[in-house]
Amino acid sequence: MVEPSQIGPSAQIIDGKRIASERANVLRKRVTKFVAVNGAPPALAVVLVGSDPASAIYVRRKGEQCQAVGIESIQHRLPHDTTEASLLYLIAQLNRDAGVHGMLVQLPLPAHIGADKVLAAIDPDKDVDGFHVTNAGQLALGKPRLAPCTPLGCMLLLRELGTELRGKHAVVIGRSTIVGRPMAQLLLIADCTVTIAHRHTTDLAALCRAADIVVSAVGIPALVRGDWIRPGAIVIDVGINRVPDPRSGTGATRIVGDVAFEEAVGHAGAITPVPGGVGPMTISCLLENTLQAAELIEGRLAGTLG
Ligand SMILES: NC(=O)C1=CN([C@@H]2O[C@H](COP(=O)(O)OP(=O)(O)OC[C@H]3O[C@@H](n4cnc5c(N)ncnc54)[C@H](OP(=O)(O)O)[C@@H]3O)[C@@H](O)[C@H]2O)C=CC1
Ligand SMILES: Nc1nc(=O)c2c([nH]1)NC[C@@H]1CN(c3ccc(C(=O)N[C@@H](CCC(=O)O)C(=O)O)cc3)C=[N+]21
Repeated sequence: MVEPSQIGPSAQIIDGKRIASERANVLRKRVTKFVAVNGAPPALAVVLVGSDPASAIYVRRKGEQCQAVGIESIQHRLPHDTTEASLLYLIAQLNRDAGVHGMLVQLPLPAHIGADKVLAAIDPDKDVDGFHVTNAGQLALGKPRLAPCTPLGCMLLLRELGTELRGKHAVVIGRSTIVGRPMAQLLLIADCTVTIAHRHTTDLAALCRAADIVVSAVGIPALVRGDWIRPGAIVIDVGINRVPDPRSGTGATRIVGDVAFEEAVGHAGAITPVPGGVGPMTISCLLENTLQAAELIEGRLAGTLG
C-alpha cells in the first residue's frame, strides 16, 4: 500500500493548542487592565443542567481556562430534573446581576427543557455563546456583535495561516445554528464564496473536491476522505467523535474528528488535528467574548454614571 506521505507533500498541521495558549497570554494582560480600570474582574456564569459526562468535562475546562487568564468563573450545576421555569428564573437573576458579564447554558439540555426558550431568555449583551436570536441576526446581517465561539475560533485559525480568504471557495459541511450556519456567515463576511452542505446534499465528495477550504462540522468519524481534498486545500475539522481506541485493547476510547486525518494529511496544504485544533480555540474565543461583553457593559455603566 502507498502511504499518503508518499503520494504527496504532507500538510502543515495547524496547532490550535499553541495558538490558544499564545492568545491566553495576550488576554491575561487585557484582563489585568480591565481589573485596574473597573476594580473587579470580568465574570462568566456557566450553567450546567444534568450530569452528562462530556458536558461536565467541558464546563470544568472552561472554569480552569477562565482562572488561567484572571476571569472569574461562576458555575451553576443544576439537577437533571430541573424545571424549565426554574432555569428561566436563574437566567433572569443572572441577567440582573451587575457582577455577571457573560453567561452560557451548556448544551444539550435535557429533553423536557426547551432550548430555544432558554437561549431567548439570555440578555443578548451577556450572550457570550452568540446563540441569541439578536446576535444570530446581527451576524446574518453581516454586522456581528457576539458571534459563536467555535466558528470564531475557526476563523482565527484561517487568519493564522496568513492566506488570502477573499474569493476562495469554502465548503461548510453541517448547518447547525451553533457551528455550520454561523461558520458560513463568517466566511461570507471574509468574502469567501460559500457552499453549505448537509444531510440531503448530493455528491458531497465532488463538492469538497472543488473547495479551497473545507470546514466539517457533522459528528461522523472519517466522513471526509483524503481524496475529497484538493491538493493544497485547507481543512478545518470541527467534529469531536469518541471512538474505541484499537491501540488500547482495554475498551478505552479516543477522540477523532470528521476527517480521515491520515489520508487527508497527504492531500491538504494545511489541516487541523483533533484533538488540539478547533477545540482549544473554542474556549479561547469564549474567554475573549466574555472580556468583550464585560468591556461593553462596564463602558456603558461608566458612560451613564460619568
Ligand atoms: N471543536 C469544537 O469546539 C466543537 C465541536 N463540535 C462538534 O462538531 C460536530 C457538529 O456539531 P453540531 O453542529 O452541534 O452538530 P449537529 O448534530 O447539530 O449538526 C450536524 C450537521 O451535520 C449534518 N449532517 C449529518 N449527516 C451528514 C452527512 N452524512 N453529510 C453531510 N452533512 C451531514 C446535519 O445535517 P441536517 O441539518 O440536514 O440534519 C447537521 O446540519 C459534532 O461532532 C460536535 O461534537 C461542536 C461544537 C464545538
Ligand atoms: N452552550 C454551549 N456552548 C458551547 O460552546 C458548547 C456547548 N454548549 N456544548 C458542547 C459543545 C462542544 N464544545 C467544545 C468545546 C471545547 C472542546 C475542546 O476543548 N476540545 C479539545 C479537547 C478534546 C477532549 O479531549 O475532550 C480538543 O479538541 O483538543 C470541544 C468541544 C463546546 N460546545
